[in-house]
Amino acid sequence: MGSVSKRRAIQTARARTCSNSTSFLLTMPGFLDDSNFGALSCKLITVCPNNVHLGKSLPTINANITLFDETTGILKAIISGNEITKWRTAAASVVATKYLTAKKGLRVLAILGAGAQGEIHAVAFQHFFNFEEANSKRLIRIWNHNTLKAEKLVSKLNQLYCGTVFKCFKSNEMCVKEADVIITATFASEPIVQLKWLKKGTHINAVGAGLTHYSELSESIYLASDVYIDYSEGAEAELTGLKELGVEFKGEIGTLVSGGVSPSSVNQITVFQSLGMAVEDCAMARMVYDLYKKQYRNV
Ligand SMILES: NC(=O)C1=CN([C@@H]2O[C@H](COP(=O)(O)OP(=O)(O)OC[C@H]3O[C@@H](n4cnc5c(N)ncnc54)[C@H](OP(=O)(O)O)[C@@H]3O)[C@@H](O)[C@H]2O)C=CC1
Ligand SMILES: O=C(O)C1=NCCCC1
Repeated sequence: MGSVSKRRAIQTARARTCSNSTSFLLTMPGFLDDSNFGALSCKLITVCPNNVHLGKSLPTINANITLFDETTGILKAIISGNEITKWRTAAASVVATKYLTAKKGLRVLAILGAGAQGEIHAVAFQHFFNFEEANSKRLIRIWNHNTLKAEKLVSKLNQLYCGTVFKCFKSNEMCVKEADVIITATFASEPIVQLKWLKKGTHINAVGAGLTHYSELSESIYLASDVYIDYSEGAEAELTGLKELGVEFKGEIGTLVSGGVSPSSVNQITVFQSLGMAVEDCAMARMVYDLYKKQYRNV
């Protein structure tokens, strides 16, 4: 994120190719200029929300990353990108939350969405933060529009992470009530969070992005919030609806991290509108490639 804001990373606005009314392919080229973490890569990722209805347990998001030699341009590897996409997206939300809640006490975390991103965010946030509701152990709330899916995820997480209690909520409104941090990670095309449900100073990581784009939060939330983004070029290209609404972006998270933008006041509602960055995939692909070489080829 810091490299992006210091312009040591190149990622042109990604291309979006629709294959039908709900599905699309994103082409995400990126170059990160760093001898330890840098790489030249292109992630190809399909987003097919209807896969859930095919009954074959197919992921809705499927990614592969092509990694190239920066000097010769020769293809070095094609790396499966599903796990990378999950982890790097949750990592970006962790960083945004760390910097946007630095002066706030965090008690209540609400996650809306119990799919791949909902799950990885729960895992990452229980690891990095200490959400603790009054008179309770560490607690993370989870809601999904299909409650059964949230119940299954909650039961799985409660078995895996005994230091935290995961609790299923049937109502999205009750789930976000009094929340200090909210994560939205769904394909909702209509808002699932309303401004009047939020308390002062709430921070929201808005992760979901369907074809009708960035629609999980009500317009009034965007208008009332300080909205941060991951990269300006992507935001200009993809968040046209928010721009037309009159939303001014406060800045990139990378700029906030390096002190180039002053943080919002504690009572201000903040939104990190996560688009996803090609260079995050680039850095992860390089790391995976280096580990593979070390472990299996001893180089
Ligand atoms: N910002 C970024 O970098 C990234 C963003 N994403 C976005 O994050 C979102 C989640 O992705 P992922 O977890 O991989 O996908 P999954 O298919 O694994 O999960 C999607 C979740 O959204 C729920 N959902 C589907 N339709 C609706 C609806 N109309 N209203 C409310 N909830 C709904 C699903 O519930 P059910 O299955 O019960 O219908 C499920 O819990 C997507 O929008 C995706 O595009 C993904 C990767 C990176
Ligand atoms: O950056 C990504 O990866 C994605 N962004 C939005 C849609 C799904 C994948």
